[in-house]
Amino acid sequence: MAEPVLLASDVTIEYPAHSVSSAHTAVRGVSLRIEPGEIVGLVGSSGSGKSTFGLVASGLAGAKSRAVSPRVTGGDFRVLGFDLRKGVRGRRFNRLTFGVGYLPQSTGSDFAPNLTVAELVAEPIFSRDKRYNEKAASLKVATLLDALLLPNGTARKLPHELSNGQRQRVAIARSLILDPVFLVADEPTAGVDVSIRGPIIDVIVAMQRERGATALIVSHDLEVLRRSVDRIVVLHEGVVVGVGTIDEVLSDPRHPYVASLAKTMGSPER
Ligand SMILES: Nc1ncnc2c1ncn2[C@@H]1O[C@H](COP(=O)(O)OP(=O)(O)OP(=O)(O)O)[C@@H](O)[C@H]1O
Repeated sequence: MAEPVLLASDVTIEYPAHSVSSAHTAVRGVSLRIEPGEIVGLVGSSGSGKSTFGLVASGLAGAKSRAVSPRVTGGDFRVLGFDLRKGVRGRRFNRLTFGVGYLPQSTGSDFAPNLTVAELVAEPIFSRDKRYNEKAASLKVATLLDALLLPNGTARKLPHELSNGQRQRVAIARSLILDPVFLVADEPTAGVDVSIRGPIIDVIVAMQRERGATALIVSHDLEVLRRSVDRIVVLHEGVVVGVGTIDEVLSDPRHPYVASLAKTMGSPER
């Protein structure tokens, strides 16, 4: 059997104490196995630990630019075979982050204001390989922007010339440009018009599936995940309260939070 892309066994994740805040445990006793090629949705209410889990799963939690990084303090957490509890540094860190694409929440608002969309999307390619063929990069960028339903001419625009939803789609393109083996997308359709949320998730999923790649899609909105994920994991106050296909989870609402989800979603599709 192939090695899982993500293997979490009884994982606890903590934010260390900082300035006036005491230490905070955001995720407790989470066990999860994601196989190659699986598309998994991570669902839960605000503050349930979804973003924390996603950030740690991306391997970027310890990256220097973050003031307060969540840390794996219990259990065993491996992504692409790398031991995240022990920490991944140097060349191994580069290998891990080459394999994992990470789309943080509301990332479109942090773009460098003076770079065009084409430059922003291609940046991850050139920051790894300065001599990468420019034509090939432009073609890749154009294909992605088109797939994400962005209008012609978007590539030449600056971020401030786009709507929030368009910027978010540019961020999605950027997270996919290196063909990640494992994509962690945190609320990828935040700010995107309701009418195209489903299609945008479909594009992300189709791109990963085409390559037999894997994804963990964080969303508080089960409806947008409904048609495209293989399984969901439901978090509530840092604990897993449901796991399985959407129908399996909703038809067995033992936990009150899952019961409330089932209510808002209506009866499972058969
Ligand atoms: N930098 C931080 N320092 C301390 N605690 C934090 C920090 N960031 C998040 N938390 C806490 O960790 C818990 C989980 O937060 P997290 O952002 O992972 O939840 P979430 O499910 O993604 O919520 P949302 O849907 O609102 O983004 C919350 O109680 C939150 O207050």
